[in-house]
Amino acid sequence: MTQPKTAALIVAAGTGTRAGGAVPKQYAMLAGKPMLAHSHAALSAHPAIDTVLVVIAEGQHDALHAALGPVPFVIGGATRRESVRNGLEALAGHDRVLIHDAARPFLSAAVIDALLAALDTHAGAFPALPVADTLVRFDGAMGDIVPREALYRVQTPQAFAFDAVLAAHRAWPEGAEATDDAQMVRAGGHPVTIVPGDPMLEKITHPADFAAAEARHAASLRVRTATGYDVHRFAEGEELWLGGVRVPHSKGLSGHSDADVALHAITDAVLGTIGAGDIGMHFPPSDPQWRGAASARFLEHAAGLVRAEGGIIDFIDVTIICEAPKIGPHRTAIRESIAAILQLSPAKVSVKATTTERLGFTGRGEGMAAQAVATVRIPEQNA
Ligand SMILES: Nc1ccn([C@@H]2O[C@H](COP(=O)(O)OP(=O)(O)OP(=O)(O)O)[C@@H](O)[C@H]2O)c(=O)n1
Ligand SMILES: C[C@](O)(CO)[C@H](O)COP(=O)(O)O
Repeated sequence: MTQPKTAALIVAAGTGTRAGGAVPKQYAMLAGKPMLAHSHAALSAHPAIDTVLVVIAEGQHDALHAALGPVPFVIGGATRRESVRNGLEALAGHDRVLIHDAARPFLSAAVIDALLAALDTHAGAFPALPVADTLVRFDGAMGDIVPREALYRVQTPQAFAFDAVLAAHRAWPEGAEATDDAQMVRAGGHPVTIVPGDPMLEKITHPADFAAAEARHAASLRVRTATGYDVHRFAEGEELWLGGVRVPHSKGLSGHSDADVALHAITDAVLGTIGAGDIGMHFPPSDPQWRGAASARFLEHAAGLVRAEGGIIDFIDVTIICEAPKIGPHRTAIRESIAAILQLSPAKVSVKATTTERLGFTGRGEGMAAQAVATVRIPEQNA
């Protein structure tokens, strides 16, 4: 059986008036990256999703590019409904679509899985949270209590059979508004169901919601640590690079790249925190493009992978193992260099050195070794 072709549509064409701020809220920084980048990463990483399309407003191209780089987009309309319609029209040929608010940044793979599973039996599904408070009518004076038993708060993404939601949008009377797409699909006569909502998916609407979202995000992070180890052989006529710093010495280290043993150990430790294999997997020694490469590039790549998972690098500890040269005079420069590569404060990097008391290959001066420990915090769904 062929897999259904699945698209994700992120609506990001609003002005974010209620949230205020210098830029529309979906481009404001949240938990280390523009708000839109969080849900875009979650949807792009999901194995069942083939296409991710963003709907932006006229004039938001630069903000989109700064947030996500070159990604497919279309221009939205004056209302959320019009923005969704424009996106759907551009996605013809898909079987299923998830429609998501950029204003709900923290989307888990579990919610996406539940929505796609619900589409096996329904034309539409959305995450919803039960109402926890007493509900009352108030119109200047207290009115009746509203029974809350069957009331839910509606979230996104909303998942649909593609033809059903496109037909619902095309049939919707111009001028009539609908706050979400599920009500339109239901009005088209299709069964729509709910899956368990997620407090992490709360919508950012008002200025205070940013601080609440930051706190939810911080509380959801889990600590991961991993180690890295590397060895390179000394060779005459090579430069010695340690932690991205050129260290004067009678010999350098040989290797396919610049043989920066410290950065290689740190790169492996950082990759290890997200189970992303090792440096050789990402930059194979058999590939000529890495010959003589500056190892900062490898570490930047590893750090980018952690950030793409919503992770934060908390601390790096590296020990350089050699008889000579003395690392002490270069320690500060190496620490600052590693911190700059990782975009961290130097206080989050520790550089240590030891000899092996003239024992072993490092003791005989045949080569150098480095070992590193990386500590990161990553979102619970990836932990
Ligand atoms: N014309 C519009 C209006 C809204 N949206 C998107 O729809 C989602 C939900 O809308 P809301 O949170 O109300 O955002 P804004 O319309 O931007 O907020 P405000 O009403 O405060 O201006 C957001 O991701 C928003 O960018 C959209 O794509 N096109
Ligand atoms: C679609 C939605 O997120 C469901 O709760 C919500 O209705 C969109 O926000 P708006 O303020 O109604 O535009």
